[in-house]
Amino acid sequence: MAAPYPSGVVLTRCVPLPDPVPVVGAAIVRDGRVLAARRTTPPEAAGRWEFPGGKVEPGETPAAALVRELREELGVDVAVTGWLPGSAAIGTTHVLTVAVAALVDGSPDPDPVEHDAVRWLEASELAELDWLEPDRPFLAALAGHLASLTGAGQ
Ligand SMILES: Nc1nc2c([nH]c(=O)n2[C@H]2C[C@H](O)[C@@H](COP(=O)(O)OP(=O)(O)OP(=O)(O)O)O2)c(=O)[nH]1
Repeated sequence: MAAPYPSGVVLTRCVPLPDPVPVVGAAIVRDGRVLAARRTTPPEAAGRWEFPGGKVEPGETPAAALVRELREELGVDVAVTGWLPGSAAIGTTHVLTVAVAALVDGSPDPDPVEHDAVRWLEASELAELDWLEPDRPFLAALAGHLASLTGAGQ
C-alpha cells in the first residue's frame, strides 16, 4: 500500500500564535500642528520619536487607553476624533494603530520616565525626526490630514 505522505515529510502540530498586543498612539493636533514625543526607554528606542500612548489593557477600548495613557504620560486630556488608516507591526508581538486626537485640557508636560522632549510639528517638519520604525507608515496620511486643516483655515 502506498504511504499516505511522501517520505521525508514530517508532520508537526500547529500551535496558534497569540494575538499581538495592541498599542495605540495619539497624533494630538492643535492649531494645524501635531505633537511628537521623544522616548527615554528602552535603550534601543531612546532618543527616537513616537506618538505618545501605550498598550491597550484587557477590557479597555483603544480610545480609553489613549485617554488614560496621555493623562499619565503628559498630564493632558484628549478626545479621539478619528484613526489614521492601517496598522503596523511592532516586532512580532505588538501592533500599532494611531488615532487623531484633539487637546481638551492641559499642556503637555512629559513624565521624564517615558519622554524627555515633545515638539509641535507642522506637516513639513514630520520627516525631520528620527521616528520609531512602526510609526513611519502613518506619516503620509498624517501630513495629508494636517494639510487639509491648513487648507480649511484651521
Ligand atoms: N506608545 C507608543 N509606543 C510605540 C510607538 N511606536 C512603537 O513602536 N511603539 C512601541 C514602543 C514599545 O515597545 C511599545 C509600547 O510600549 P509603551 O511603553 O509605550 O506602553 P505602556 O506605557 O503601556 O508600557 P508599560 O511600561 O506600561 O508596559 O510600542 C508609538 O508611536 N507610541
